Amino acid sequence: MSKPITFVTGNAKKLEELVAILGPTFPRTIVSKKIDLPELQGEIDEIAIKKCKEAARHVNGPVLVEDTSLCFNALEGLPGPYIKWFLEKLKPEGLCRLLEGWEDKSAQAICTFGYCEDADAEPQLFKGITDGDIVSPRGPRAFGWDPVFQPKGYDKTYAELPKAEKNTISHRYRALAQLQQHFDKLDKLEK
Ligand SMILES: O=P(O)(O)OP(=O)(O)OP(=O)(O)OC[C@H]1O[C@@H](n2cnc3c(O)ncnc32)[C@H](O)[C@@H]1O
Ligand SMILES: [Mg+2]
Repeated sequence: MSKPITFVTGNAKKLEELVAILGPTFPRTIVSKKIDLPELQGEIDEIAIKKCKEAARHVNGPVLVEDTSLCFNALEGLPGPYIKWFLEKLKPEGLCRLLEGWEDKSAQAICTFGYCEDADAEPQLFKGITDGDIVSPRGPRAFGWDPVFQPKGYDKTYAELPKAEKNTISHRYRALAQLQQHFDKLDKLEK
């Protein structure tokens, strides 16, 4: 029997989506631990690796973390991993206004999970990207920048889409599909 995996996050919405997306068939037990890990700087992968190592120092056993970026193509990928602070200060309206002078409103939502077996192991990354456009805020303000992100091919923002639909196209869904594949493979090998 494998040890449970501890998902370390300070964000209850991320946890809620992870549970809904993975469903009951995921081959490992996932428990959660609320820790506000440091908001690190650097490139996306580097942040996820450091965040995972930091989380592993708090947990005895396998650990999972996730870092989310919102990258505006006109701004060479910014705010990227710093979206949390941009959102906090500018609110959804301000995020949309950032692109006022630009014709290109396209953006990528990027979710990077980091997993490591213990504090000595090198973290493995699982990434998911969803392309979309930054629009004037529409829909409920329940989760972060959902009201300004309209996925490509949709006329609704993440916030306007039913939760179950967001969870079949989102950056988080795509990253978790990679994670799921990895653990399904391990599970088969162990049997
Ligand atoms: O403890 P952690 O897991 O780091 O949780 P966090 O809230 O600090 O999250 P991040 O550091 O990854 O920063 C990402 C920001 O983007 C927001 N966010 C993450 N996923 C989102 C999603 O699917 N839709 C909308 N906003 C999202 C989140 O609320 C943060 O403001
Ligand atoms: Mg964070």
